Amino acid sequence: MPSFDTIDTLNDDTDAPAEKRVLLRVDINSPVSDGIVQDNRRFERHARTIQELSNAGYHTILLAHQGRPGGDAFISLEGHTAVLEKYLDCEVNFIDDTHGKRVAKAINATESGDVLLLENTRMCEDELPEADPNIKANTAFVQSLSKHVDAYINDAYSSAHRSHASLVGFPSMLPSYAGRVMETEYHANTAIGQKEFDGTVVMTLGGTKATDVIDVINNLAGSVDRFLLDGVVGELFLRASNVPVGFDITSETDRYDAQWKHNSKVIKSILTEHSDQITLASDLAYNEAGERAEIAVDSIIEKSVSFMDIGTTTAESYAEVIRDADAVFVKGALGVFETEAFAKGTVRVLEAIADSNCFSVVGGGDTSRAIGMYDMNRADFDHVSIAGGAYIRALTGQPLVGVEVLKSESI
Ligand SMILES: Nc1ncnc2c1ncn2[C@@H]1O[C@H](COP(=O)(O)OP(=O)(O)OP(=O)(O)O)[C@@H](O)[C@H]1O
Ligand SMILES: O=C(O)[C@H](O)COP(=O)(O)O
Repeated sequence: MPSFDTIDTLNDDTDAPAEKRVLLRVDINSPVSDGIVQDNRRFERHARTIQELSNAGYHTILLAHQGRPGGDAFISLEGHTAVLEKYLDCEVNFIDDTHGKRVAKAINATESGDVLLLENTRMCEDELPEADPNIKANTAFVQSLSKHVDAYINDAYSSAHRSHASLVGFPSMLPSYAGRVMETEYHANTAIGQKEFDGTVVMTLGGTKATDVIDVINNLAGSVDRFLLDGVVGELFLRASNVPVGFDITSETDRYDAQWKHNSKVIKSILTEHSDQITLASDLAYNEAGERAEIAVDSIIEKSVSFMDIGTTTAESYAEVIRDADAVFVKGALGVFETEAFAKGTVRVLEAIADSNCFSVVGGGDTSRAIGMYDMNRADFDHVSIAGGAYIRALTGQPLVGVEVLKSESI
């Protein structure tokens, strides 16, 4: 399988970094509150790549997007400079445009070690919509920026599923490399299909998106020994086993029913085909007058409450499976962990992973947050992904166009 060149190759290829300008695509797309960007792990992770390049003497020109046009999070990147600087030993300069004469002048004025952030790429009309990499390479944005830099580095693994100009246009124009975040995320998130594990490989699957989980099971049933399920999705699997759960009785927009309608047949066939690999909850937790209450699945005889977490017995049995595993992959939360009373299942499973010597990858934008929220130590996991959509695509075996163009230009 062809791979991509990395910053190590860039360093080998480069005689005088202090004279070289590199275009670095990062993904610092983050939550925005009252128009202000909020710090999150993406800043800290990409800052390490930026610092490495700056320390080596490169002039680093940063490209990134924020939000989607029309959305509240679609803001300028000017405020992102201060957040990045929290993690860097150098200043981050900013210019409020993506290409053109002013940008060229600003890039040409940079000195060795400087970092310059360009405006939100999605404010440039050439960035969107998705199109073939060759079409994106021919845009004014890519053509003009390419003239003022010596190399392109893509560090934005978490956006690599998007065929946007800043992600796929440059590799055919410039020597191109994968950044450190791209490298780490790619190898960890594809490890499940590529690494050899001696013992049991376990995957916990939860969250709210049934189609994601179905695609993951279909893609990875040959590599994963045990799938431990819950969350909204796990309840739909219980419903397919004729347990009266997997309904949202408190809400008018029933997300369970819509997903059930589309997926019930395939869930039933997956349960039949992979019954020896799939484990469902044996007890569940719910809200009773503001308190956590639990019930054994066997005792649920009618649709009466909305379930919010796995019960204690399930949490302990999942923890035991994890204790004996050689590798554990996490996708989606096992309960509504944002509410402390219903965090037990998600936290117990993460703690069991942290306590064991297994190889572990925790992914999913939402689920990864539980580690910080409940004071667990990221260092106890081999990899905590900062990717959402790209992570699920990797688990479902779909290629990421931003990675593919890096690979093909490296051959
Ligand atoms: N029983 C449940 N009822 C309702 N919500 C649940 C339940 N169990 C888990 N969740 C919710 O699932 C969410 C995480 O699921 P999601 O499908 O978004 O997965 P993710 O992989 O972490 O994130 P993303 O796909 O957005 O990167 C959590 O916010 C949690 O509150
Ligand atoms: O947060 C993400 O998943 C990436 O930044 C991609 O953003 P998008 O879903 O708006 O393309």
